[in-house]
Amino acid sequence: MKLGVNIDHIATLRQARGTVYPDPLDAAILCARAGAHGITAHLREDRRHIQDDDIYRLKELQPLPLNLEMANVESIVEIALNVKPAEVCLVPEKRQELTTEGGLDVIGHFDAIKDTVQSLTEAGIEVSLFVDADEMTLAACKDTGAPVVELHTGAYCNAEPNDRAVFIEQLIRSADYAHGLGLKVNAGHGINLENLGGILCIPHLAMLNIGHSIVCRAVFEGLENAVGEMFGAMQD
Ligand SMILES: CC(=O)[C@@H](O)[C@H](O)COP(=O)(O)O
Ligand SMILES: NCC(=O)COP(=O)(O)O
Repeated sequence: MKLGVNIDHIATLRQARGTVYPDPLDAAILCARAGAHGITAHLREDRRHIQDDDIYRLKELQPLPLNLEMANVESIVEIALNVKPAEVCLVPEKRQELTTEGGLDVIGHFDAIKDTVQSLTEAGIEVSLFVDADEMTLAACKDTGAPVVELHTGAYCNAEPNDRAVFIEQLIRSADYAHGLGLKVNAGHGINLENLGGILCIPHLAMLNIGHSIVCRAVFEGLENAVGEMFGAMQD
């Protein structure tokens, strides 16, 4: 199983004071040195952390394959078509949210998502849909033509340890179902060293995208160590 590191919150530190440091690009280089397989960066409409320039520089420098997380909005789709990252992950966005709260409403926005999947795919970009663990939604993902889904693990990760069983069972069922549809299955959101054990019970996972907890550990241990620690724990 591969590890993708989400470097959004390196940029959160930078945006807190409007300085030029810490630079997400330096973080990406350190993640590459630590053995990560990819970089995820979420270009939100409100630009609260990752900026357009970060995306262009990450693509130009290419320390690792770039997974551009983004809402399905025209202005951001245009940037994606311009940058041509290795992967795009379509995520929902709400202005007032603290972080991504739920999965993409693929059924409710099917035609718009299918159109964007087609245009990004034609540009040579691998498209992933960030969705809740729900079989009807996963079937709709398949019908959009997207080859990848990323299961939203937030409900499991944010639950009290004693309440997690129902969520992990749902994730296991969904991963099995998505794999059966021929979809590549990733997972992410809220994963940390404490809750990783349950995530490792999910079958068919190609990649975990982990950011906030790694960046938090990096504050005390350094980013290379935090990435290496997480990747090591994923092998257990
Ligand atoms: C989609 C996902 O679960 C995370 O990458 C999320 O995008 C983090 O978003 P913020 O960086 O805005 O907290
Ligand atoms: N898509 C999940 C991701 O990129 C990282 O989410 P988090 O670990 O920052 O919650």
